[in-house]
Amino acid sequence: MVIDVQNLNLRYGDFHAVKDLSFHVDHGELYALLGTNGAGKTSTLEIIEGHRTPTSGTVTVFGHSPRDRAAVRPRMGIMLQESGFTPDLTVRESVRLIGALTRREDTVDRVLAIVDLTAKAGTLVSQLSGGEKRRLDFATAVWGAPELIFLDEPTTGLDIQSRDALWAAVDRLREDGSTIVLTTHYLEEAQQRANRIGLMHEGTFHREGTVSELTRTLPSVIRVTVPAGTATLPLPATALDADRWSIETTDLQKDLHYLLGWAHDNAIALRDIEAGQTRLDDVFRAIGH
Ligand SMILES: Nc1ncnc2c1ncn2[C@@H]1O[C@H](COP(=O)(O)OP(=O)(O)OP(=O)(O)O)[C@@H](O)[C@H]1O
Repeated sequence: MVIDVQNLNLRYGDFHAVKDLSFHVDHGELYALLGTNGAGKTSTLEIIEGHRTPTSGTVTVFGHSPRDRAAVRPRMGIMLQESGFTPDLTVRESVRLIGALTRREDTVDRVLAIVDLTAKAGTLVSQLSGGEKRRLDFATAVWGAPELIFLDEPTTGLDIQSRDALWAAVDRLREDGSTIVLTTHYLEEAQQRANRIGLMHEGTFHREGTVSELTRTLPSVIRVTVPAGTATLPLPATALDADRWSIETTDLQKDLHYLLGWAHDNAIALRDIEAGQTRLDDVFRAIGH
């Protein structure tokens, strides 16, 4: 086990931001901490990273307290939402500085190549684009291939090519054995890559488990657009707009077959048919209902 969190509580004055939270992250896992705004994700991560002291509860990282920086810090790489690099250093100088701080072995050229900033090595940080800055932030997670990597909304502001490149680099780190803790508001990224997800809401887990554990308790959904003037559908449906309907089903294959048969028999041309398992976005939408 790499991270173990037991009955974690954090209060900011009267406000109870993290409520009795328990979870663990195993070696080699990609664990995604997801949630609504203000759910307590950043607060939880700050405690695990050793930046904040909990009100109560225990947290261990590699079996040590996160406050034991000498034992823990050299083994972790943290990509924050805002790294705050000095604007008047060059990219090369910034990466060298990252390296000196981590105390891990690596070379500036290797890291620049992975984060795709070789061509910008001599550019001042203040002159980088938003996406380039984000890739420079990523260098902190790459330098020396740390055993434990925190990625806090890593792809925000990245174009699709940079996003793919970042995930390819993360995949290589995982092949080399790194454990990853991810936060993101891009649910598809989590759905595709996470081994397990902790879905936070108001300081505690709304749900926790694998993607299929999170989604299988909710019904599947069929969405169709019908020709204007179609009187009724043969299954209970909710109107999405004038001619578009959503049908929830616990037996997708049977109900889809029934719906298509009905359309055929009545010569009704259904359009934009979508049918599938519940996605993570639907689990999110169900929060609080
Ligand atoms: N220093 C602080 N003092 C008081 N309240 C705080 C402090 N930091 C965070 N909070 C509150 O604690 C709650 C949890 O904040 P946190 O940043 O951990 O949420 P989050 O899940 O990371 O949210 P988001 O997805 O919006 O980034 C929020 O309601 C926030 O307003």
